[in-house]
Amino acid sequence: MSALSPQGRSFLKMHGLGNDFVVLDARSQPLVLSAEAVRRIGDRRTGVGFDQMVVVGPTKTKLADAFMTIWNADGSEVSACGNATRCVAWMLMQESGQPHAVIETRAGLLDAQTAAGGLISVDMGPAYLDWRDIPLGQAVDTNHLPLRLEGLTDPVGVGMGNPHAVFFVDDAEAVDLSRLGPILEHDPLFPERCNIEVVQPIGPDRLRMRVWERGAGITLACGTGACATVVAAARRGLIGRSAEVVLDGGTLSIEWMKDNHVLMTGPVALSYSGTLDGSLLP
Ligand SMILES: N[C@H](CCC[C@H](N)C(=O)O)C(=O)O
Repeated sequence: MSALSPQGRSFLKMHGLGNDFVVLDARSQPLVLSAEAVRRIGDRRTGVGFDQMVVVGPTKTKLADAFMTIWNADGSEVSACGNATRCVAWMLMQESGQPHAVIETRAGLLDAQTAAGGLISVDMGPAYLDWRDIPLGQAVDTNHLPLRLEGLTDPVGVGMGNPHAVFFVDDAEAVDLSRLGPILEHDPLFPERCNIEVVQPIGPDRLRMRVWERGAGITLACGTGACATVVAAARRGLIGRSAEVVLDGGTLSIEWMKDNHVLMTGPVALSYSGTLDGSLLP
C-alpha cells in the first residue's frame, strides 16, 4: 500500500544550465493550479523546489504539439521561459521520436528542433524592442530609477514575451544584484515588474550575463534573458546579431535573425522523476 495519497501526481525535475523546473503533464489529466499551490510545490525545503513550474497541457491549435503554462516560484504566471521551452521540447521529442516540436504558449507558437551535440534550438519568436513594448508606468523617465546611485546607465528594454531591462556594465561580477535586483524588479516603471540583466561584453560576440528574474530572483540561467541581451547588445552596436551568452550555469548561443525572431540554442537535463504527494496539490 503506497504511503502516497492516491491523487499523487508524477513530475519531471529538469533544468537548462541550472535554471530548474518541475514539469507536470496535464494533457490527459487536467490540473488547475493556484498561486498558493505553485508556491507550496516550489518550496525548496517542504516542496520540490524550482525557479519555474511548467504544466504541459493539450494544445488549443492543430499547429502545436502541446500548450505550456509557466509560473514563477512566487506563484506569478508568466508567458515565456526559454530554458523550460527547451526542456518541454526535449520531452515531446522523446515521446514522438521526431527531431522537432511546436509548443504553444501565451506568447505564441515556438518551434523547437534538435541541434548538434544533443542541444535543442528554439525560435523564441520576435523581440519587442524598446520601452514602448514593455508594460511601463506613466513616465518613461529612467532618471527616477535608482540607477544614478549605483553607477548604472540606462538599460535597454526588450520584450521576449516577458519584459527585460538589460543594463550594460564594465564588470558584471561587481554588481550587487541580490540588492539591486528586487529594487529594479519592483520599480514603478515596470507595472508588471521586470526581469533584470546585467551584461558585460567579454570578447567578440561574447557576453557575460547575470540575471535577477522577476518572481524567482537570481537564477543560474535565463533563456529569454539571454535572447533579450543579444538583441540589446546588437542595438547598442556592441556585437553583430549573434553571440555566446555566458551565464552562471553555462553558455547559450543566441542569434537575432533578420526576421526579428530570436533563435536560442542550449542544453537540457533531466535530474529525476518523482511523484508529488496529494497534500501538495490543490
Ligand atoms: N528562466 C526563464 C525566464 C523566466 C522569466 C520569468 N522570470 C518572468 O517573470 O518573465 C527563461 O529561461 O527564459
